[in-house]
Amino acid sequence: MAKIYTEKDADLSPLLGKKIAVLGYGSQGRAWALNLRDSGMNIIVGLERKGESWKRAEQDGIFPQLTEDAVREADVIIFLIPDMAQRTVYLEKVKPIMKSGVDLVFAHGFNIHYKLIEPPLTSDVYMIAPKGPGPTVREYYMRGGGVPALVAVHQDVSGSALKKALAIAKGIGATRAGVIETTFKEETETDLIGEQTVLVGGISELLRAAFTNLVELGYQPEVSYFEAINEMKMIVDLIYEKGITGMMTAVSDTAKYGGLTVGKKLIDDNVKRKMREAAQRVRDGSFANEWIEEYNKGMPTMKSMLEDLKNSKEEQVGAALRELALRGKPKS
Ligand SMILES: NC(=O)c1ccc[n+]([C@@H]2O[C@H](COP(=O)([O-])OP(=O)(O)OC[C@H]3O[C@@H](n4cnc5c(N)ncnc54)[C@H](O)[C@@H]3O)[C@@H](O)[C@H]2O)c1
Ligand SMILES: CC(C)(O)[C@@H](O)C(=O)O
Ligand SMILES: [Mg+2]
Ligand SMILES: [Mg+2]
Repeated sequence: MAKIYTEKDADLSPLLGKKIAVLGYGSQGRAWALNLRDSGMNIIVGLERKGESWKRAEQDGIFPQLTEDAVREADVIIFLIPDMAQRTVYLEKVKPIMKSGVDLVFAHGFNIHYKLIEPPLTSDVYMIAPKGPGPTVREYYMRGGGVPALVAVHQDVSGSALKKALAIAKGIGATRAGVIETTFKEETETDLIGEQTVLVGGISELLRAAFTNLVELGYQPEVSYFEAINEMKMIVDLIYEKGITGMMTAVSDTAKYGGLTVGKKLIDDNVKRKMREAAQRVRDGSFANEWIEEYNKGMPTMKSMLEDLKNSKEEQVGAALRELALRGKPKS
């Protein structure tokens, strides 16, 4: 049974009074900075330049500093900039400037697991990896809840790395939802496999294929969008609240029978074999190497695929329907 920590297991005190530098003010950076601040922790935000993130932080009442200035003062440094940017920032703006014995903290294990960052042996190195998108980390915290997370310790010089990781987990609201102890290896591999095969990759392409199938059969695109894409939120909300069996109780017997039998035919051994291949490429480092190479070329494949997605029929129909769909959305 996994070790799961909740509110009663965590305490802010190991980090109270410590200067915590949050590097980055994007998806997770904004959520962590605001949640940690609202939990009473002493945070500073470090950014590369006075761009969009800088403005956004100021609008939130946070006065950022340049990365090197934030790093100079920090007892704890949290990397909340894109995975591919972390190595350069670490080598150029963190390592030469940071105090000896500073804690290095991550929200995902990529750079440590694939050895892009090799931290000094004098630092505690630990991770709190939220199992949800950054804006949701902020939204759930504001509502009194939290997004669950994983914690892992890579180096424990002080002997209290886990306690400090749990303090941050509590500060961002994760212990309200449950925090599971893991390793950098397990977090990195499961996170990448999950986002590729289901959360980001699998689900998007399943929805798009279902939409295209309906449109090609001659059904109205708007009807196809509601059926294949828009309703997914309501089905996933039911799964989130009540499990897959609970969701089944909310749909008709006709949907249950058709879904159970046809679903198995669609997600067959061939799909499972391809999921296993994707997992293997994460586990043997081929995906990491491919992504590093793509990033170093300026991300041409990712940019062109995002452009194709943006221009797709389903996205255009969705945008046109969004206003209408939002009108039906509950206010809170
Ligand atoms: N996005 C998520 O919901 C999510 C969930 C779990 C874990 N994580 C992890 O959290 C970390 C941060 O991811 P994110 O998606 O929040 O990042 P992001 O893409 O939202 O980060 C944007 C921030 O990084 C800064 N930035 C962008 N490029 C930079 C560069 N080259 N050098 C320095 N700063 C740069 C931007 O100014 C901005 O403040 C990653 O390790 C990621 O794997 C993200
Ligand atoms: C939000 C996700 C997909 O779970 C995260 O892992 C990410 O990389 O953004
Ligand atoms: Mg991820
Ligand atoms: Mg994830």
